[in-house]
Amino acid sequence: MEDSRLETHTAVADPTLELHAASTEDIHRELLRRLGEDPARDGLIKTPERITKAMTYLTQGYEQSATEILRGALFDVDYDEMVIVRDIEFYSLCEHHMLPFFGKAHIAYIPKGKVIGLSKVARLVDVYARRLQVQERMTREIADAIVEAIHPQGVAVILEAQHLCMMMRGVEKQGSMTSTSTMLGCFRESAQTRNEFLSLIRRSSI
Ligand SMILES: Nc1nc2c(ncn2[C@@H]2O[C@H](COP(=O)(O)OP(=O)(O)OP(=O)(O)O)[C@@H](O)[C@H]2O)c(=O)[nH]1
Ligand SMILES: [Zn+2]
Repeated sequence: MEDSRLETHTAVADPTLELHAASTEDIHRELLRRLGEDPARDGLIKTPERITKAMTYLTQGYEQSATEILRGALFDVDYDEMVIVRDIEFYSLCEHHMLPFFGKAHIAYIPKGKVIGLSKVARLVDVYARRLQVQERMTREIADAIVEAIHPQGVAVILEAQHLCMMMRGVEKQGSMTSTSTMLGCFRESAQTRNEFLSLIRRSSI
């Protein structure tokens, strides 16, 4: 059945001018109206403000710089074995539907003189998760940021996620899990290094 609630109601000569004049809360209030709700009813009065706050939080990555976050915690350490931080949970929004996709990131690198503060590896995931994303790009961006920061011998990033746009709408598949990976340097060149990483992240616990 066709649902026309969110179709454009009035033709505006220059919609961007009109939107600039409105506050973000006004836009959310109008959205509620077009969905068929009464934005003035008790439970919804503060909702436009809440949506603004929630969306600002969920997209805070646009205000953050991976370079700056990593710069604060790079250490010269004589260690050239694999460093793995696995099971880093993340929540992102798909850029097609602005619905959440969420899951875990597993990150490894082999240093070449410098290591990264461990918490910063997790923060790096959030810098890119807290934006409108596709999983493949987010995977690549995390790997590239590590290369840029410490020029290691190699970097591997695997993201495993469930997409609500495939679960609660659209194709409605509840069990599917999407895995994406970026392998750079020695992880790309050496099957043995790659396999070591894969077997270490598959171990269920320490
Ligand atoms: N590759 C990739 N695709 C994604 C990601 N997130 C969402 N998508 C897909 O983006 C596609 C958008 O396809 P469209 O046909 O334009 O959108 P749609 O009509 O809403 O598609 P359905 O979800 O099949 O109903 C869908 O296949 C989504 O599953 C992602 O992170 N990576
Ligand atoms: Zn989507």
